[in-house]
Amino acid sequence: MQHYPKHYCGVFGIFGHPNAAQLTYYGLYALQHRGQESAGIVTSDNGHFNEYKGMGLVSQIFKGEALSELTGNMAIGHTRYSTTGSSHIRNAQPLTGNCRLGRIAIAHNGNLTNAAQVRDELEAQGLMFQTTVDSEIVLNLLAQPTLGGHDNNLIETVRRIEGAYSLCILTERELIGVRDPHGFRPLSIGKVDGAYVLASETCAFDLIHAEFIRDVEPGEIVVIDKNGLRSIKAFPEHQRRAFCIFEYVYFARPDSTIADRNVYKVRVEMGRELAREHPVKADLVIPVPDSGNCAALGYSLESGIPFEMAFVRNHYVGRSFLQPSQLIRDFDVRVKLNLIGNLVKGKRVIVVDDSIVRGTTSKSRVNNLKEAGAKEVHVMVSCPPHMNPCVYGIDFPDRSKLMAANHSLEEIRQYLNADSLHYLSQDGMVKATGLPKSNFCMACYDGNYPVKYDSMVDKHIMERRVGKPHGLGEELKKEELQKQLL
Ligand SMILES: O=P(O)(O)OC[C@H]1O[C@H](OP(=O)(O)OP(=O)(O)O)[C@H](O)[C@@H]1O
Ligand SMILES: NC(=O)CC[C@H](N)C(=O)O
Ligand code: SF4
Repeated sequence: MQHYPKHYCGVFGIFGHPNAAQLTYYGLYALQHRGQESAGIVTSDNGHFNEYKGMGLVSQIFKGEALSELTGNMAIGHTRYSTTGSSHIRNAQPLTGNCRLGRIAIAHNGNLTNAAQVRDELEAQGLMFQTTVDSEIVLNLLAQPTLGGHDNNLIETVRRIEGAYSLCILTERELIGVRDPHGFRPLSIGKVDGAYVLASETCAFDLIHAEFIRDVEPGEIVVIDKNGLRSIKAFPEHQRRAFCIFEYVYFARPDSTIADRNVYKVRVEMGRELAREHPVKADLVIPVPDSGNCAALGYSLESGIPFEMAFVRNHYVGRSFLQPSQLIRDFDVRVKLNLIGNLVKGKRVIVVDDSIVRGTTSKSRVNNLKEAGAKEVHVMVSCPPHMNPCVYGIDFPDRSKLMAANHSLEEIRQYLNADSLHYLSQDGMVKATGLPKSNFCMACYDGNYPVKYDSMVDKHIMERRVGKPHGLGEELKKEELQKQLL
């Protein structure tokens, strides 16, 4: 009964602002939905680095004096959900190092598919690693001597790594933004008070009153220093675009704009498509908050069936899938939403959620509705069935735990105890974005993986390789403790 997939991280960077740490703090606040395990900020004060990292939420970590000690007008920050390397303070980002270039810090969103292999190669050369995170290989690659100077160093580094990466890198004099050549993860450029800002999502710009300039292009490196911003094309040959379509479905905040498409509008359109593909006679459309809200609105607008917010959310529970423990996720599902029973009593109800992964949430919601006396419950899902795991930064369960990969539509309907069950089609999902299918990664739906990966590699590969599962051991101990508490 584990809840949703684990997810990716949020990255933020700012160059040339007197309140760099404070603005990074607010930026991370806006990106909290991308990772709730740990967070950190590193600033550069005339080449002197200051850093502060902790486990938990941004607001819990940066209390008291923590921010005021982060002096300097350049900063990067990170909110983490672990995908390679356990959830442990030693793996919290940004990661920092000293090398021939001086101090460097990096913040990474994504997952590197060749991390274990590159780490093997670097270790064979005698290099040491401090963490079990895939991202640390980027630090070590940047430190490698290369011919051809600074830009070449960056280019050679990104050409060695494969998979998904949106990076913010801080050196003593620069802020650098990098996006992998497929563009799996978002990364945007903004400006506030003349200072450049980088962020995973544009919602972070709104909070700090930064103006959106443009997205970092797939395969682009932007170097920001006292002379302004310059762009390096690290991959001259055109690579297949593979933006994660699941960002539009679930992950990004609805108030963000990615590739010129507002996420809210795309989700409403997904709901409209769902209504066109699967018209059902009913009295009410209700969302599973929060991720189902926009699609449910779209379904209601398209079908003309009234919309009601019958589930009320407890705001003190975050995104349930972001909890590292299975038991806590399960408990979160129960505590998170409460049904206003008399709204649905005797009614035919359409309940809309953005996705079903293991079915925990949907089953629990259908039960709530039936117990409250709903006459019929029709479950609508605003994306296609999840058939495959993700290796690009979303820790989806392996195939054996994905509901749709192991059961027919009818079996799932019966398991949920729903009167009918409908998913948005792959074409409908793409159509709702208004962008061509060739722009997207849809591997978890269609099995077409844009970058090859080793199916034997998993989140704890680095811990097993070093033989001392420092983080893993503690994660397991924590789960044990939670079991006793519940
Ligand atoms: O089939 P399952 O394994 O239960 O997973 C699917 C559910 O998990 C997510 O909600 P979550 O609570 O993580 O996020 P939200 O607060 O943004 O809705 C998602 O929106 C679905 O409701
Ligand atoms: N979710 C992410 O983007 C994680 C980044 C990196 N792979 C980590 O585990 O820290
Ligand atoms: S596999 Fe799915 S979740 Fe992973 S990057 Fe591709 S679309 Fe996104």
